[in-house]
Amino acid sequence: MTPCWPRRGLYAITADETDTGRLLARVDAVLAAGVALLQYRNKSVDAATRRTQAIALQAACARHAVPLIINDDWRLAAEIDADGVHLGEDDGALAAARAALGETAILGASCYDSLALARSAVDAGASYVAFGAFFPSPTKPHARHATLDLLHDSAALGVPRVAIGGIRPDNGRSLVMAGCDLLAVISGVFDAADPAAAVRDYQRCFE
Ligand SMILES: Cc1ncc(COP(=O)(O)OP(=O)(O)O)c(N)n1
Ligand SMILES: Cc1ncsc1CCOP(=O)(O)O
Ligand SMILES: [Mg+2]
Repeated sequence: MTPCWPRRGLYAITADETDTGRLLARVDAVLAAGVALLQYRNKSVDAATRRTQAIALQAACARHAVPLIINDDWRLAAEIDADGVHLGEDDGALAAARAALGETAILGASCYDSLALARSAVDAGASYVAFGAFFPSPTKPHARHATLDLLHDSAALGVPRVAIGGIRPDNGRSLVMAGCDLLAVISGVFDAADPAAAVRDYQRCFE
């Protein structure tokens, strides 16, 4: 059963990590500090390790009642009965994911810098849409760039809007003020010396 998810707050996304013990320890600290959603994203390991790590994170998320979203792979999400999946333009159709995961699953869609993509994603059943990158991203330096105007212009979409890309505690508030509901962050949380303290810093963007 998908836990009810807060439509506002920090959306933590895991950094590439081969050491499952280290990944779990850091995720546990992040979950305890309080995030709205956790996405498992790992481009650096093989499919078997991804499955093992996803299952381990699922147990941790369940303990903290935080929904677990799987990046890229709706088949893995369906296989382990995760709470949802996040799909980009090369990750398959939202409709196929919805059919496999069911009505209550959380389906996220990357919409980059495009309001048209966001409208199509909502029509196809997306639970939230994500725009970005808003700032230069150390994790994805060549990501497409989105501007604050997009947040102003997308207010009537009817689903939560996520901002991603180079978000720091000192620039996140500008995105929230422009209308975004969730701040999605990788390096600012998972590359921090103290990920729980970093989560608390981001939470101030919503005050
Ligand atoms: C919340 C959120 N927003 C955007 C993305 C990026 O998805 P995608 O464009 O498929 O790129 P990769 O993450 O697969 O490199 C995301 N994962 N999460
Ligand atoms: C996956 C993704 N899509 C656009 S930017 C980005 C990476 C975000 O990571 P960071 O928070 O480290 O900039
Ligand atoms: Mg993807």
